[in-house]
Order: sequence, then C-alpha cells, then structure tokens
Amino acid sequence: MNNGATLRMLDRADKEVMKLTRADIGAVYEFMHKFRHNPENPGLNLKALNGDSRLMSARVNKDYRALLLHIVERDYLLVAVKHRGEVYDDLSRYAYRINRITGGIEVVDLGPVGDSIIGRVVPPETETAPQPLFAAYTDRQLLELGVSEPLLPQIRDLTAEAELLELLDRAPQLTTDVLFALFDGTPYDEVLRQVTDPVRADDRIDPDDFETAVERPATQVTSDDEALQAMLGEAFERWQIFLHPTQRKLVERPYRGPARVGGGPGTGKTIVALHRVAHLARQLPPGADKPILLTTFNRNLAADLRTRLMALGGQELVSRVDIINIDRLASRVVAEAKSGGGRRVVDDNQVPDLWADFLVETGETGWDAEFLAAEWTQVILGQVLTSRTDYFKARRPQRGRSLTRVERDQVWQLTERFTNWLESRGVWTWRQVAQRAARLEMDRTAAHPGSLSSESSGGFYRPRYRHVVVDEAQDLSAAHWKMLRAMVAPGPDDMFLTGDTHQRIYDNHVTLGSLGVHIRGRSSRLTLSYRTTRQILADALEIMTGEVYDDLDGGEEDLAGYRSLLRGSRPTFRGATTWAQERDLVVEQLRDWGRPTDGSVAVCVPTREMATEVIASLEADGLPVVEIGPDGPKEPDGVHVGTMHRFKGLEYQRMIIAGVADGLVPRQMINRFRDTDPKRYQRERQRDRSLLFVAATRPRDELAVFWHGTPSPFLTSRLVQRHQP
Ligand SMILES: Nc1ncnc2c1ncn2[C@@H]1O[C@H](COP(=O)(O)OP(=O)(O)OP(=O)(O)O)[C@@H](O)[C@H]1O
Repeated sequence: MNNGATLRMLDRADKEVMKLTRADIGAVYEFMHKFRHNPENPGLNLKALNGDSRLMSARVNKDYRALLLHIVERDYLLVAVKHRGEVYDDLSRYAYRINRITGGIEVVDLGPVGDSIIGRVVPPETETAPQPLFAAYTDRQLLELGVSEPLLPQIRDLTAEAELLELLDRAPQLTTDVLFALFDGTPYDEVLRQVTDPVRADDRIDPDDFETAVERPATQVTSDDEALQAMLGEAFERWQIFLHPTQRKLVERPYRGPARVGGGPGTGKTIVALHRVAHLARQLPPGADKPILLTTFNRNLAADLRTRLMALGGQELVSRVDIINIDRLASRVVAEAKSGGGRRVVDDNQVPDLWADFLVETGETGWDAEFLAAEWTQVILGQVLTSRTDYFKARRPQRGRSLTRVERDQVWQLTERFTNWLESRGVWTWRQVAQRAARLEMDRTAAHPGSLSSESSGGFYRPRYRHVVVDEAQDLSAAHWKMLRAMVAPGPDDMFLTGDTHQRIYDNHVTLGSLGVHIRGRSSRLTLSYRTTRQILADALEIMTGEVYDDLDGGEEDLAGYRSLLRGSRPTFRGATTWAQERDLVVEQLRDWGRPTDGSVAVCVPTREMATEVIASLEADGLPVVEIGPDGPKEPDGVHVGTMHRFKGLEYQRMIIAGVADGLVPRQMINRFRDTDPKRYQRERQRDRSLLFVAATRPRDELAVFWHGTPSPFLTSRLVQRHQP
C-alpha cells in the first residue's frame, strides 16, 4: 500500500491504554489500524502540535487523542493516549529525548509528576528541611548512569520514598532502575556495572537520529498488529510483548558459541529462554522439522514451557520446537537405539538402598553402601566414565575421601558387578539412562568427524538440532550436558542456557567448560525481579547468608544487584510448640488471608507426610485442597499443597512455608555425613538451603514462614525474632 504508514506503540503508552474502558481500547486498536492504512485519512485529523516539530496529535474517538512522535517520513510512534482536554493543555509537559546511554527514545510526561512534587506543601511542623534523596550525586553522574535528562530537576527535588515512587511510575525504564538501585544503597560503580552497562547501546548515538533510535532495543515498542490486537483484547500478558531492554538484548544478540544467562528468582530467565526460542525460530528456513530443542529438568517445567511458548508464538512456533524434559529426551535416545533392553527406570534416590541390597546379597564387606552409591553416581556416572582407565584418571573434586589405585580398582570392579546385578533384575536408574544416551550421541557424532552437516561415508549426517535452549540449567548432570553437546554442532548460537545455581535442588555439580560447553565470555546475569516484592526478596536473601555458589563453570557467582521494584508487606515468621499447633497456625493464616480458593495461595512443607497432614487439617477446616504432583497442581483452583521440590517454576500470590524447623530443614539424615563425608554434608546442606530459597521466592505479595520447636538454622535470629505479634 503506497500511502500506508508505520505506527508502533511505545511500551509506556500501553499502560495508559489499559486504563481505558473496553470500548475505548477497541477505539485505539481501530485507530491504529486506520492510521497504518492511511494517516492522511481526514477522520484522523493528524496535526503537529504547536511549537514542536515532532509531536503530533490524532483523533482516536470523540474523547481521546493519540499523541504521536514523528520519526521520519511515514514512520510514527504512538507515545500516549490522552483525554482530548489534556493534549492541547501545555506542550511543555512533554519531553522526548534519545537517551545518551541506551540510544532509546524516551518520552516523559512532566506534568502530573511535576504537579504533585513541585506543588507539594511542606507540612508546617517540619522543622529541618528534608534532605534531597540524591544529593550525593552530581547531574553528570546521574546522566552517566542513563537517567532521563528532562527529569533531572524533579529528581533533585525528591526528599521522600513516596515521591520517588510517584515519579518513577512515569519515568523511563532505565531511570527507574538506576534510581531504585541508588536508593537501595547500591554504590555508584555497581549501578553502572549492573544496571547501566547491560543496556548501553553498542553503536554511536546521534541524539537527533530518531530513525536509528526507534530500532534500538532500548526503545521498547510493539509493532506487530496481531500481538497488539491480542494485548488490547487482554489475552496477552505483558512479558509476551515487552521485554526489559536488558532481556531483549540477551534474546536477540548473536553468540559465537554457547551462552548463559543467570540471575536470581523471578528475573525472567524463563521468559528470556522462550523469547530466544522464538527469535531463533524466526530465522529458520521453512520446514516441518523441529530443529530447536527446548529442554528443562522435570516434567511439569517442560509442560509449563510448552504452554508459555504456545502463548508467545502459537502453534506455528511450537511446531518447530522439540519441547521435552531432559530425562525423557535421554530415554528417547536410548529407546531409538534399542539400547535399553526393556529395563524399568528406578529413581536415583533408591540407589543407596540398591547398593545395600547388592552388598548383602553378594556377601561383600569392607565397603559402605552409601559411599559406593555416591562414588558411582557422582564420579562414574556423573562424569560419564565408561572404562577403568578413565576412572583411574578421573578427578574426584566433590568427594571427601581420596582413593588409592588399588581401591579404585576394587570400586570399579564392584560397580561393574553392581550394574550387571541391576540389569539382571531388569532395572536401571535415570543417571544410567542419561549416561547411555550421552555415549550413544557422542558415538554418533564421532562416527562422522568433521562432517556435522555434510555428506559422509555413512550417508547424509545431520546433528539432531540446530539450536539447543536449556532452562533450569543448574540442575542438569554432566551426562546430560555431554548428550546435549553431541546433539548440536559447535558454532554460532548453538546452545543457550538459563539458570540460577542458588536454586540448584538436585545434586548435580558441573564445570561446563570440561564438558565441551564453553560459555566463558558469553555469560550474563539478570538482576531485576518481576515476581517478588522487595520485602520478600530481602528475607529470602537473608536465608542464603554465608553460602558460596558456583557459576556452572568453575567460578563463583553471587546475587549482587538482585532487586525488585514491587513493594508489599514484610513476611511473617512464627513458631509453634508442636506440629499440630503449627498446622493450626496454617489454618489461621489462611483465614487471615480470606481463605482464597482460586489457586492463588499455596502451602509448602518439607516432607510428603507433612503434606498429607496439612491437607487433612485444611480439609477439616472446610477448604478445598489440591495437591501438587510431579506434573504440577492437579487442578487450578483450591489451596495448593506440596513439598518444596514441587514448587520450582510455580508462582503464587501468597504462600505459607510450614515445617521450617531444625531437623527438617535441612534434613536430619544429612548429619551422618558431617564427619564421614564433610564435602557431601556441605553439598546436601546447601541443596536444602536452596530448596527453602526457591520456596520463599515463589510468592508475589505475601509470605508466611512457620516452624515448631527449634527454628531451622537457615532462619537467622533477626528473622526468627520478627515473629512478635
Ligand atoms: N519483561 C517482563 N515484563 C513483565 N513481566 C515479566 C517480564 N519478565 C518476566 N516477567 C514475569 O516475571 C515472572 C518471573 O519470570 P520467569 O519465570 O521467567 O523468571 P525466572 O528468572 O525464570 O524465575 P525462577 O528462577 O524463579 O524460575 C513471571 O511472572 C514473568 O511473567
């Protein structure tokens, strides 16, 4: 259409649009449609606003006007939808700039913010003038952090948190992020590094070049008609359309090899992984195959990824992506090669018992079942060692006790006999399946050296996938990584991993570099939580005090800069004398919250038995209860109850974590490793701490933590003392 135009919508504009009535939202959509078709349509009444060359207004309906920024020729940006009375009021209210750091277009409505702050009446009883919040920083420093220039005068005037919040409600994203970080006491250099640098433009910024600026990721716009229509029809959630510029950069960046995105709970890692899949899918040649693998640790997480990917890109996108949890993928590989011999898979936590049975049955003495189980799981299967020689050479960094050559020889022989014994009983473990799958995939690749996508003697050989995207990467084992590495040819955009080692809840510790997954130099971190309030975050972080976490690649990682813009009440911490009394506290708390049964509330406990008992207590109180199983909650409504492991990947409005008592969190049974295997003891303890951390970071608005008897050692005395009424 030669008289059509481009019209995109600025992120901030949609907030205003959403406040309109459904009829007016419909009018906005109609307007955009007409405008794109022909901006000169007389009914639209497009005109420049007095005194400004770029700002224009157009008619949406009888009450509303669209405020547009003219980018170039027939390219416009919808920056606001205002009541007609407001648009002509005062043009000096609006300021638009290309941000000097991000290169993105920012439009600031100075009016309402100015009104409420500049026109603020200082209470007469205030004797000393309140200190401006950002007095410690010069204008230049704030601009260097990327704060929006037109807002500087008002920022200078801020003296209270309430004013800051009011201003930030309308400020551009980077300004909000920076001021919050400074307000939270983050040092200037840290803010620069954690908040500003990740969204800094890669190219040189010309402050007058709006045409280039509108294309930069920092200008958060939506241009896709369908997405817009769906959003206006309220079917879409915000994340499906607007990524934070930091997230978008990570999604769209080309990588020369495997890349990893870390970050605390709720920072949008899964969202980034999903958008990355969509981004990669857009570049695929047409076809009916599934060249992208999207995988995660367990079944319910994989099901959730499928639902979310469907919401993001519909069937068309989902049809190009293989979405499967990692153990199922491994068993598929094994089944395809007919390499499993029809064995039944048993859970890995049965391994110590199986070893004990084996030792008794074979009359072996001199070795401890627990030790052998751990050696087999972590060293032999964990590192995919398939020969005695490899085992002799293997490093055993996670193991407490060293082994002589003779001992290693004995262990190797015992594990060979043990695996035969398992086979004779028709069973094997998930780790064995993963190891077999890794071996099969590695052999498949090795059979075609240097011919990963070309003709070879064996016929046409292709790696299974073009791209592999992994969520919850912290929980995968070495065998999983070896399998994945062999499934995709090394090269640009081959692997994209998201995960957080603070949330590792299975005993898998790896160094990716040693497994052929080289993420060094391509590792980034998200720091802004979209899920949890600052109050919940602060207490959840306190639970993690004193622990050191790895970065999946031999280094350390922390949660520095992890923050939230959401605010709410402080979590409740309360102790009871007995478990029965604690359950009464749970019932009482749910009453205080108005006994919501719409699936917005959950209760989390350390063990299955406790879950059963809590369910009984709630049912006795007349509440409908839904247990969270391996595939997630069985129904959406009701009060959800489950053990801590089940909460990974879930989100609730309010949550109770009960049973956070000594002997339960961490588990009593790990004490037996304290002297016999101190490294293992540390690992298990860290894992239990992570479980509590994961649970504590699921609720969005409110959290209550209960215990009976002595509180868990993970609850600091500050938290425990909080429980005074
Ligand atoms: N750009 C965004 N805009 C709005 N909401 C977002 C955005 N990014 C993430 N969210 C929301 O934040 C919440 C957490 O996102 P997500 O599950 O991706 O986080 P995560 O980092 O994977 O969390 P966890 O580590 O706890 O699993 C979700 O409700 C998601 O919809």
